[in-house]
Amino acid sequence: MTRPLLIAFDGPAASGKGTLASVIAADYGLPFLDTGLLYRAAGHLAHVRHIDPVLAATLIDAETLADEALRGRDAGERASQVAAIPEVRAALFTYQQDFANQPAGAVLDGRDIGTVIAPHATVKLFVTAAPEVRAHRRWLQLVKLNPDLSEAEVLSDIRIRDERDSSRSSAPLEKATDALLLDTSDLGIEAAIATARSLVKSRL
Ligand SMILES: Nc1ncnc2c1ncn2[C@@H]1O[C@H](COP(=O)(O)OP(=O)(O)OP(=O)(O)O)[C@@H](O)[C@H]1O
Ligand SMILES: Nc1ccn([C@@H]2O[C@H](COP(=O)(O)O)[C@@H](O)[C@H]2O)c(=O)n1
Repeated sequence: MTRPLLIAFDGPAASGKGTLASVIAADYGLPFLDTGLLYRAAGHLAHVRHIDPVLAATLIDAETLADEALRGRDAGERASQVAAIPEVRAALFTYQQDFANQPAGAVLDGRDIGTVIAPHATVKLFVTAAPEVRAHRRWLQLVKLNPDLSEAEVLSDIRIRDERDSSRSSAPLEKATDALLLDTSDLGIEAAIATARSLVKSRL
């Protein structure tokens, strides 16, 4: 019997992995999970309810995940802080693994999908881009909500988050040895999608 198609996208903030993952999910008719949203929700809930982040991770539901505040700059920073706590990762593990292993197959994007959540994935892509390029993309998104935000501030956030995500002891951001590398620094969205499509095809 053939195994369900499972595709893992990992990479640093604003590299474009979510954009690519959602397109590939639509191409193959697969359910898609943005796992970063879970960490954003845990960090945000812990902050607004003044509760332990581990408890917050157990309280995430559809309503929490729909909160627009999760898209903001503070939510990204808080997510990265709580994501370094092994007990928070453990609290979110089963939900992600169940999503990955559903009979319909799945696409997930995050930091540890190819290494920890779905090391058995059919295809793994590690999507990256230069920090300055990622900062520009993220700034274009965030400046709509906060016109005073400078690109330099976003670049500083990105560098701090990269360092924290890559150096934590539990499930750090790293390329799985069998992941295909996709650097989108010099690729517009359409070119990045075309490259992702051909990389996925090459592994099927
Ligand atoms: N190749 C690209 N060229 C230009 N802009 C891009 C490209 N890929 C994505 N973007 C834009 O950059 C922004 C960030 O992309 P996206 O949300 O896919 O990144 P991400 O890696 O999933 O980020 P995060 O980890 O923070 O969720 C979006 O506004 C998206 O439209
Ligand atoms: N699988 C994952 C996904 C995310 N994180 C942490 O959450 C932060 C926010 O993620 P975004 O993808 O929404 O930017 C990120 O910086 C990571 O710290 C994670 O650890 N594992």
